[in-house]
Amino acid sequence: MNEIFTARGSVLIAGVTIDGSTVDIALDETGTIAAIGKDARKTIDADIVIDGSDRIAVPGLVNTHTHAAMSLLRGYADDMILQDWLSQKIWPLEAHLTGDDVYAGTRLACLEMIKSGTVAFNDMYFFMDRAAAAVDEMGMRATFAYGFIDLGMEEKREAEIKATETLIAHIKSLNNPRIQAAVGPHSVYTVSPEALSWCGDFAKEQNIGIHVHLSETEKEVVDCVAQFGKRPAVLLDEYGCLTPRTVAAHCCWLDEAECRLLGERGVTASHNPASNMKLAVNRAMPYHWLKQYGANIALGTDGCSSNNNLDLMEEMKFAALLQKFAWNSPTLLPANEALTMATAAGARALGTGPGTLTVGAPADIVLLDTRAVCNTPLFHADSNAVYACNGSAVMTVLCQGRILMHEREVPGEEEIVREAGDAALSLADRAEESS
Ligand SMILES: O=c1[nH]cnc2c1ncn2[C@@H]1O[C@H](CO)[C@@H](O)[C@H]1O
Ligand SMILES: [Zn+2]
Repeated sequence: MNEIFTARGSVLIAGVTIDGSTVDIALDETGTIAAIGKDARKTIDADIVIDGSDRIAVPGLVNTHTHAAMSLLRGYADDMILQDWLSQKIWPLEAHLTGDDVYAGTRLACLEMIKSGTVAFNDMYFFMDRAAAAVDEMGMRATFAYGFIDLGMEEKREAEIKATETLIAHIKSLNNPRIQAAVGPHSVYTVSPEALSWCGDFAKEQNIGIHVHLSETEKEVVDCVAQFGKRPAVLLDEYGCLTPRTVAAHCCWLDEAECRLLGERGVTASHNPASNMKLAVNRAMPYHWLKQYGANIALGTDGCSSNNNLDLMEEMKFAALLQKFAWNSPTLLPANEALTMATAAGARALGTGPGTLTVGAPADIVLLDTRAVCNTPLFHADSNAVYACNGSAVMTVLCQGRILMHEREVPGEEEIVREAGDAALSLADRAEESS
């Protein structure tokens, strides 16, 4: 293993390109950006020096909606409609999940995210204490929500409340600034109004965020209106689930008034274009309305069984293309806005800092290869990052100043891949035996 992974102290990224100019980035021992500029190297006596020549520095990417351990379900069931896919394939398999599976799957997901430039993610799943252990080891940041699903059953609601309380107490006890908790009501079609109300109250009481699926399909909206006489975003708002720390995933079928509501409440809309296209939800998130009304608009991959990878570099391109195509506007969602969604907007959503390369910001930094084919020629770095490159252009990744990948090497990669592959096969076997 390269000794750069075990070294500790201040870091100098020497002679790296930011916005077309060559600068140094100096990081202090706490993993904060201490100086950026032509002579930043003079401000510290660096313990670790990273050669920044042939590299562009961008802020670390933030994935605002995923189910990390679903990496184990990659390719398990494709090409189905959402309700069938969940009820016939995904949920029966998930019934056999163990904490060890989630640990192995989350490590695989972290590896994949690190290799494509992601430093932080918003996770909703089960056995989240084990997911948190995986993230702690891998050195990333994450916010964990237990996926609360009561299906209107009182007994189940009690169990889900317990599971949520237990997870949040556990995450708080870790006292790890990289690891946060959120309340995770799955959606308006899987969580009863009583439970939504509890989730809103509990998030407020605990002073934490909310992570929810919102208006993914037309059926969700139609059923919600039929059952409750109001649209999903209005229902969530009534139960206190729309806050400045709420991340609402998908938001495909929001109407204009709901977009205004999200803007007024300061909610983050997490756009997941690859998942939406794959599951053919048949409407793209109304980016223009959400932008007009001031919602925070970020980016997510969704889980690996509806994407089927966690490459946020690719997702930026999907977002820019889907928006243009769906709303018939080639000027909608330009490259620089896609990058902002994947960085600053994501960081704001999860509270992980400004998501920019600025003095005082956490040193969450990604170095892209300027010599890669996708960066040749290099007329506009943002354009290449969004439209030409994918995660394979990412060479080095730092999170809070710690080097998670260098020259595409991540410590322990082989073992992580082997263990996750074994866990996935064994999970599928167990599900097969019981069916
Ligand atoms: O696109 C999706 N829409 C709705 N539910 C999903 C999607 N992807 C994954 N899950 C499901 O959400 C729960 C997370 O706690 C899991 O059951 C997962 O399979
Ligand atoms: Zn999801």
